[in-house]
Amino acid sequence: MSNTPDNTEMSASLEASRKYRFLEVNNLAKRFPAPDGNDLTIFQDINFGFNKGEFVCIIGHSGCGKSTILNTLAGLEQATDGDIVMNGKEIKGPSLERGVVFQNYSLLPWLSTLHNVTFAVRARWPGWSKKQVREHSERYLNMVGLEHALQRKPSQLSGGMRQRVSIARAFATQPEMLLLDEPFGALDALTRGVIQDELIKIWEATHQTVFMITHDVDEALLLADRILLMSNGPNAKIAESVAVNLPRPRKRNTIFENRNYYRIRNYLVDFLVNRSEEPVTQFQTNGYPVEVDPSDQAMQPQYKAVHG
Ligand SMILES: Nc1ncnc2c1ncn2[C@@H]1O[C@H](COP(=O)(O)OP(=O)(O)OP(=O)(O)O)[C@@H](O)[C@H]1O
Repeated sequence: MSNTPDNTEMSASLEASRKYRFLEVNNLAKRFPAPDGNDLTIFQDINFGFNKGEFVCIIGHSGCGKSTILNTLAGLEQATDGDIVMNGKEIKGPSLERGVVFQNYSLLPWLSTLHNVTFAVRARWPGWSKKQVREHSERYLNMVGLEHALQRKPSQLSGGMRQRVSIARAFATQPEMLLLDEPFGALDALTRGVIQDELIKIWEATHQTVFMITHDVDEALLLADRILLMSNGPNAKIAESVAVNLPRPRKRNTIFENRNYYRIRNYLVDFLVNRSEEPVTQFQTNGYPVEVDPSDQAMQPQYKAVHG
């Protein structure tokens, strides 16, 4: 009998080497035509995954391709190479199983706060009664503190309130995965803090799987279980997957008291300032980015050995 594994054995061993079961991004690449007629590779060899219920943030410099990855996860863009598999099915287009919140709110301007949410809830569960749809929608709007503004149109809401409606709508439809593209990017720091707290509250109540783009290291530390670090483009890659081992519930005004907070924060800032331009070479044998835990003391010498 030959020692060479057959296809079934090979795919079984590949399957076993993969860690994530809910969603897997495999060898994703995106190229756009460049003005000189050649193709420009925005990112390539992108491999990562999510476990169900994880909150994952992605950080990287402007233009490395974060939104393009998020849009591909949403099914709004096609990758040039690679595939994304969620619950064993390849993502080929948009679906109600994946909800998206963009920076610019995307509300329907002619509908009230309540109807912007009921509209989506009705589409998700067409068999529900009017009363069911309304009660469900109001529950989520209450979670983001909008019970007093149900009848107002988007033009009568502040930027922060509009973003709360978008967040309530996205969570209310209970998609398998929520994709948040810098949802607080346009908000002032105070409003941003309040809505971050509301996002934590709504996530702790629902434990939905969330993938979020942010440029704000402190925001990522407050929200994420894991942070993906993306190297600079073109030819960007996911360089590392950083564990955020800070206990929950996390509060903005006390999180920094944890002794690991600054360890992880410094590690992230060091990546963005000093290391994001370095070529990414350290992939694990299964193709996933190296997983690091900056709060682990034992990791520090190893980190020094690698990065000097
Ligand atoms: N349709 C397109 N045609 C050509 N180039 C594009 C297109 N869409 C995006 N790009 C380029 O792809 C790169 C990645 O864009 P993307 O918006 O995904 O980056 P990003 O990391 O989300 O940036 P930011 O943090 O500034 O939002 C950019 O250089 C952008 O100019």
